Amino acid sequence: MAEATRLFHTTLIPSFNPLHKTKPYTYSHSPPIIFHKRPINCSVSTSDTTKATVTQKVPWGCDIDSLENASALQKWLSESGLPPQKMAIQRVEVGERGLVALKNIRKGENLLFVPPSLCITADSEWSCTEAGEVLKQNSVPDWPLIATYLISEANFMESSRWSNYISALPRQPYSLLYWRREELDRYLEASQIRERAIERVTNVIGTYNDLRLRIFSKYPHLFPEEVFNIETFKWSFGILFSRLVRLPSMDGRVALVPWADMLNHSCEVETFLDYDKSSKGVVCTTDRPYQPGEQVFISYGKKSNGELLLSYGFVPKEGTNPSDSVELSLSLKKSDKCYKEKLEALRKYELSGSQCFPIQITGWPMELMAYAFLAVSPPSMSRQFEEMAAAASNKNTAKKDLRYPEIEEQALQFILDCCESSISKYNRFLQASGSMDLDVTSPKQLNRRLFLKQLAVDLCTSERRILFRAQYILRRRLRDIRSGELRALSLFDGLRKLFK
Ligand SMILES: C[S@@+](CC[C@H](N)C(=O)[O-])C[C@H]1O[C@@H](n2cnc3c(N)ncnc32)[C@H](O)[C@@H]1O
Repeated sequence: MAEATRLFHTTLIPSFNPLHKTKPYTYSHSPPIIFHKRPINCSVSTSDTTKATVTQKVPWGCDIDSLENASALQKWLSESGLPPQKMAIQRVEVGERGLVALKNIRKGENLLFVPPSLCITADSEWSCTEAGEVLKQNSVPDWPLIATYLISEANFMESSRWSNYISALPRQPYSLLYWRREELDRYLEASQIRERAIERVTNVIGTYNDLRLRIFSKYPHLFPEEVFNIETFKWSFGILFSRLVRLPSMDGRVALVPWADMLNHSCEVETFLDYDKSSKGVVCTTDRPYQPGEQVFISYGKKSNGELLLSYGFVPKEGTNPSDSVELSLSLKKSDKCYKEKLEALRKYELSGSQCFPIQITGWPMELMAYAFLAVSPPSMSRQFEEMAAAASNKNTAKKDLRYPEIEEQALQFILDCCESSISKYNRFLQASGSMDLDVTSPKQLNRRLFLKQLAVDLCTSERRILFRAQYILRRRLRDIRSGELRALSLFDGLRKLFK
C-alpha cells in the first residue's frame, strides 16, 4: 500500500517533458495511409496564445454530466476482461459521474482489478501502426505520445478498440486548460495558480507546435491537420491531466486506466491506485467501508486546492483539504544596498529575486523564513548571505534551524507585509466578484462564466483563509517580540534609576 499511496500523487499532472529536450529527430518515409475522416465543426479559438490556424470543436466523448455512454463502456469492459465489480457508474453529487457501491464493501478490500490489457500506455498498439512507429522513431516522450495516440484512436472511432472508452470520456475535460486567457487574468488575478495555468497552456501549445513542426508537417498523410490540431491536443492533454495515472509498481509508467478513472477524489480518504504485481492488475485497497448506494472515492494525492483546480477543474469545500496551501511571493527590494550580492547568492542555488513559497494552515516552510532573513539582512551580515540563500533553497539537504535573533523581527514583519499585500488582492477580487459578468450576452456563456467565477471565488476564499491564519500568527509573534523588548527596556530603565 505504501507504493500505492504514491500513485495518484504525481499522476494528474506530473511534469511532462516538452519535446525540446529529446534527441534530434530522424525521419523515415512511409506510404500514405487512409484516415477515417469525419467533419469537424469550426468554432471560435479559445486561446489568444494559440498560433494554429484551425480551431475546431472536438467531436469525441460525451457531456461529463451525462451517463450517455457509461453502460456501453461497462459492457465493453466486462467483455474485455474486467472481472465482476462491486461498483457501477452512476450520477453522483460530487464529481457528476462516479463509481457507486452496489454491495457492502469492507475496509481493506481490494477493489477494481483492471488488467494491463485494458490500460492505455506508451506501448499500446496503434490502429495506425505507422503513425505509432514514426513517433517512436522520433523518441517522442510518453505524455505527448499518449496524447497523440488518444487523438489518433478517437479519429478511428468504432474501428478503434478504445471506441467505447473514448466515447465515455468528457468532451470538454474540466481543467484550467479550457479557461481563456482573459478569464484566467480576470478571475485568478490574486492567485499564483494563474501563472501555473498560463505556463501549462504555453507548454501544451509549445509541445503541439513542436510535434507539428518536426513530425506532423513531414507526414501529413499520417497526421492531417484537421485531426491533429491545437484543439484536439488541448482535449487530449486535458484528458491526461485529469486522468493519467503513474504506476509506481510498473517502474513509474504512466497509463490511462479505464474504469478506475471513473473514481472521484476525496480529501478524506487515503486510498490510491497502483499496479499489483501478484494479481497483475491495477487495484485500490479501500481505507473505509462503503454501503450500497454510497460513492466510492480515492485520493488524487496531497494536492492544494489550486493544484486540484489546475488539473481537475474543481475546488474542494473550504477547510476540508488538509493538504491545502497558498503560494506566497517574496521579493528582494531593488533599492536594497546589497541587492546584487543577495541576487548572486540566490542564483547560486537556482533561486531568483522573486520567489514563491507554499504556506499551509499549520505554518510556513523553513525555506520561506530563510529567504525573508536574506531579504532583510543588513550589509554587515553579508558573510551570511550564502548560508541564507542555501537554506532558502529546497535543494539544500543539510537542513538546520536558521536563527538570526537580531533580524527576526524585521524578517517576520517582511513576511507579514507580503501576506497583507496578498490578502488585499484577494479582498479586491472577492469584493468585485459580486458585480462581475454583466457583459455576457448568451445564457450559455453566462452559465460558463458563473461556473468559472464560482470556482475562482471558492479558490480565492480558501487561499485567503490560509493567509489570514498566517497573518494572525505573524502579528502575535511580532507582538510577543515587541512586548519582550519593551519589558527588557523598562527593566533596564528601572535599573538605571536605581543606580543614579
Ligand atoms: C479521474 S476523473 C473522475 C471521473 C469523472 N467524474 C467522470 O465523470 O469522468 C476526474 C474528474 O472528475 C471530477 N472530479 C473528481 N473528483 C471530484 C470532486 N471531489 N469534486 C468535483 N469534481 C470531481 C473532475 O471533473 C475531474 O476532472
